[in-house]
Amino acid sequence: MALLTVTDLRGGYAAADEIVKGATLHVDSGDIVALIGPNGAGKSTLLKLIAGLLRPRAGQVRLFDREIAGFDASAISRLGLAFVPQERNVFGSMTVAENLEMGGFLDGRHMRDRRDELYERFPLLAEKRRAAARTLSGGQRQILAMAIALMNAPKLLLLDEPTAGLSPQAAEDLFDTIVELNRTGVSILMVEQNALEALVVSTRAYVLVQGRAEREGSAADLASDPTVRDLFLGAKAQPMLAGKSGGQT
Ligand SMILES: Nc1ncnc2c1ncn2[C@@H]1O[C@H](COP(=O)(O)OP(=O)(O)OP(=O)(O)O)[C@@H](O)[C@H]1O
Repeated sequence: MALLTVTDLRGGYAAADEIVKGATLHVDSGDIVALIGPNGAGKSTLLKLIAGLLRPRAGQVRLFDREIAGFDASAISRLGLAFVPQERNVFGSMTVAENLEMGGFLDGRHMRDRRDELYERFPLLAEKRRAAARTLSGGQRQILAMAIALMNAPKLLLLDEPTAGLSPQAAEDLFDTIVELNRTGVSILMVEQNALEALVVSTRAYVLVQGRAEREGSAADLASDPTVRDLFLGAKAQPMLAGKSGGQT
C-alpha cells in the first residue's frame, strides 16, 4: 500500500524558482526508500516540498490517500509524516529530555509515556537524558533528532542526509538504527550522499537528476546498474550488496 505518492511535483525557494522539476515517486508501507543523486540535484528541496516546509508550485502529494500539497508543515506532521532536517535538528543547549519534550504535540502524561518508550528503544538517550545535546557525538545527535521526530509516532519519516559528517563506523551504526526503526513499522524516505551504503539498507531507490527522478527500482537493481554505478557509486558497489538489507517483511 502506498503511504506517500508524489506526482509531477515542482517547486523551489522563491516563486520563480524551479529546483524540483516534475518529481514523481512513491513510498509503500514498510519501505526504506533512498533518494540519491548528484550535488544540487534538488534532493533536500524535494523533501522540504513534501514535508510542507516549502510550498509546491505544481503537482500532487498524497499521504495516506489524502492530498496534502500546500498544507503547512505542522498539519502534515499531525497526519503522520515527520521530517528530520540535515542541520540544526536538535537544540544544543537543552538537555536530551528537553529536546524530546519539544518534539511532541502531546500533553504532559502522554508526552512522558512516549518519551519513556523512546528511552527504551534508544537506551543511550536514557543514559544521557540530563546531558546537553551539544555534548553528544554526531551519531548520537542524529539518533536524538530522529527520536524528537518519533515523539509524534509518525508512520513515515523523511531523513535528510542522516549520515552527513559521520565517521564510516558511526554512519554504519546509524544505518543499522534506521533499519531497526523500519522494522518497528516506520517507513523511511531518506536523502543520502553515501549512496552505496544507503542502497545496501534500502528496499527501493530513486536517482534524482536536475530535479526529476530519472531512475527508480529496487535498491539492489540500482546498485548493480552500470550507469548508476559509474555515475554515483564506483566499482566497489557489487561486493557490498551481499550484506544486510532493510525493509519489513
Ligand atoms: N535555502 C535555499 N535558498 C535558495 N536556494 C537554495 C537553498 N537551499 C538550496 N538551494 C539551491 O537549490 C538547489 C538544490 O539544492 P538541494 O540542497 O536540494 O540539492 P541536493 O540534491 O540535496 O544536493 P546537496 O547534496 O548538494 O544538498 C541548489 O542549486 C541550491 O543552491
